[in-house]
Amino acid sequence: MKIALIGYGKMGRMIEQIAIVRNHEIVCIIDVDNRQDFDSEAFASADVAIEFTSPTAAYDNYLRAFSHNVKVVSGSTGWMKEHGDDVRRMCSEEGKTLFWASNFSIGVAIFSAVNRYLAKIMNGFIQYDVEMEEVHHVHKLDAPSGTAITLAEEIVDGMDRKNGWAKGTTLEADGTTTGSSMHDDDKVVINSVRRGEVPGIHTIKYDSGADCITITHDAHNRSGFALGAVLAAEYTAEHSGLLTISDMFKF
Ligand SMILES: NC(=O)C1=CN([C@@H]2O[C@H](COP(=O)(O)OP(=O)(O)OC[C@H]3O[C@@H](n4cnc5c(N)ncnc54)[C@H](OP(=O)(O)O)[C@@H]3O)[C@@H](O)[C@H]2O)C=CC1
Ligand SMILES: O=C(O)C1=N[C@H](C(=O)O)C[C@H](O)C1
Repeated sequence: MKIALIGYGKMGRMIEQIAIVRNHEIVCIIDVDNRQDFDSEAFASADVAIEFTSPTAAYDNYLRAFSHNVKVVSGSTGWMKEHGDDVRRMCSEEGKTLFWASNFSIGVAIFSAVNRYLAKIMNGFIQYDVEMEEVHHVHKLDAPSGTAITLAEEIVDGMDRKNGWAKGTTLEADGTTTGSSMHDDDKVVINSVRRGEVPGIHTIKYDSGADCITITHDAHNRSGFALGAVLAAEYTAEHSGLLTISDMFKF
């Protein structure tokens, strides 16, 4: 398969290595300083573009790829609130294809299944309250993480006493804390920590007066995200519309 890369940072470079091992051809690499290559023949020849850039760049990159009829797989986070409705419309009504996931790793797909199951159990046990913590490297631009938001939305779907999520505190690398820990009881609070080069840790904690139950996903490195993105590109070459991880991994 012919793959174009949009964004050639930590993820773009790792995806390139895995794609080559899986016998794909990288036909075009677009980064900040060669965006004119969106209009190249090489880009238009791609079966799928894999996009990992930033919260502010992602949406425009989708538009550029769609204008050349190139399908997109994207893991960029932090753009959904502003552009989610537009992207859903383009995929459902205008024939565009985007595979988006806040987290491409099989480990997080499994963790998400456990999360959904646990939330349904906890719906019957009102003595437990739930909160979440995500820990990421200091370069991360968005908080809370996209994965934490997805996991919180799953909890809201499963628990009648929660109707949304709220951004809690962020502990920065320099030790300062921003945000507030005071939120309505009907919100799933997500606290963030920015520390060193942590690839990504997500912890969900159910606490009662008697005890505490926690589940954690701890990424050792970015290889799981990158492999998942290449598998998603293989899936996307054969499918259309707005796609996500639950379309690809069914359990
Ligand atoms: N869904 C998932 O599984 C995962 C999602 N992510 C998300 O993916 C995104 C990227 O992560 P990561 O690779 O670690 O970040 P990096 O900062 O390492 O890489 C991003 C790259 O995109 C480039 N870039 C920025 N703006 C543009 C633009 N307008 N056009 C083309 N290239 C651009 C950057 O260039 P420059 O450095 O010059 O600005 C940089 O090379 C983040 O939003 C992150 O949250 C990350 C890991 C897993
Ligand atoms: O920025 C990152 O690094 C990551 N971003 C994604 C997110 O926001 O959830 C996925 C992963 O946690 C790494």
